[in-house]
Amino acid sequence: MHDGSGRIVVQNLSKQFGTVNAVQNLSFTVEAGSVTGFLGPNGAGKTTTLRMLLGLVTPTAGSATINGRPHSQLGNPARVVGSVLENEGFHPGRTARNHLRVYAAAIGVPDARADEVLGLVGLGSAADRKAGGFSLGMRQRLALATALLGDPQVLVLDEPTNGLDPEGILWLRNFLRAYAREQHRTVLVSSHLLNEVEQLIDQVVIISQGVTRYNGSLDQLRKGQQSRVLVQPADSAALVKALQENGIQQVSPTPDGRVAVAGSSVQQIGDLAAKAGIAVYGMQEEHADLERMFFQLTQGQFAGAPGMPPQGPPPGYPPQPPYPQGPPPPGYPPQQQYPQGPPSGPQQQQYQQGPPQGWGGPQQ
Ligand SMILES: Nc1ncnc2c1ncn2[C@@H]1O[C@H](COP(=O)(O)OP(=O)(O)OP(=O)(O)O)[C@@H](O)[C@H]1O
Repeated sequence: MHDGSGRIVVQNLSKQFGTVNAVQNLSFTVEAGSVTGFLGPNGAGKTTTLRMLLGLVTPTAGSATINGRPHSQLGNPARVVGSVLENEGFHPGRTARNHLRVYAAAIGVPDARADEVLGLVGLGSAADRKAGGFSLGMRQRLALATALLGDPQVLVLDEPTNGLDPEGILWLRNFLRAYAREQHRTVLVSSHLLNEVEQLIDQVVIISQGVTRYNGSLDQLRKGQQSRVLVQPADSAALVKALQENGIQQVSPTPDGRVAVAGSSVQQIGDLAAKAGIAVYGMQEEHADLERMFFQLTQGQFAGAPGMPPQGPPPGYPPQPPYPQGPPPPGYPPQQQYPQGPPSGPQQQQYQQGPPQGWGGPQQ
């Protein structure tokens, strides 16, 4: 049987579709107890990886396991892993409750579970409505309810924030965090935009061109952000030379005639410029944001692709060092109840501009 850890292990995983290398020798581990973002630009191989993890695509090489087992050896997999993949359809004429009962019967859970999961995702009052009349957000909630039917230890969600309004994202964040942290379960969410899932996740695996670029905590990634100073000198070539002669190596001229310097303070640069007799007309300190880091880590995904803009690192930002994997998992605390339905209270108010849409709950 499986080991019950909730751990996802992807090891030397590759998938080739004809001449396309969708995933190349990808390795990473996801632990229980936190929400992990699985990030990479369009075409990076995220969906293909998730489909291999869920037993829907056969790897060309390597393995993807949950609880130490490939999907095909999980016994009743719906009890171990629930998933929401893109473009999952519902029978438009079937009510939410009936849709869930069909799936409940297929995985051997009692009918009553359909109403339980509808309550968990805040769709209790829409149980008798037909899925064909649901908003995008309600369909997302119904898909999540379907994934929760087997009370799985692991949740895998492909691009869950697609088309969501801020209120829906807030609801999803509270739900997934409680699910992962309070019940020590594993939640893996994919996205091609870091800022879309930044609020949801604690850990992050970043891939590009089918290869892992970063695997660790979001906090650690934030700490790795470097600031740089943009200097406007009278003679940029002379300044670059003077700085380099004084041991400052992360220096590069920018296309607009300035010099970008990383890893040095405004004062240090000013002193060295004065010593070298180079006039400086201005200096500006810039802090790299998380999104810029993401682009740096995933640069080159579309290098050479027709019609795509180049995605190099911003001038003056050094290449990233390799990052360590996250810490080992903590123990396996007792399970608690996770929140039922959308949050209420002042925290939610700031997001409410006009009538709720998307994940904001059933629309009557
Ligand atoms: N069934 C398939 N047959 C042929 N090529 C495929 C197939 N599935 C995926 N690919 C290719 O594999 C590469 C990775 O695709 P994948 O959908 O896994 O990327 P992704 O990171 O999920 O992208 P997105 O963010 O756009 O969803 C792409 O070049 C895609 O065209």
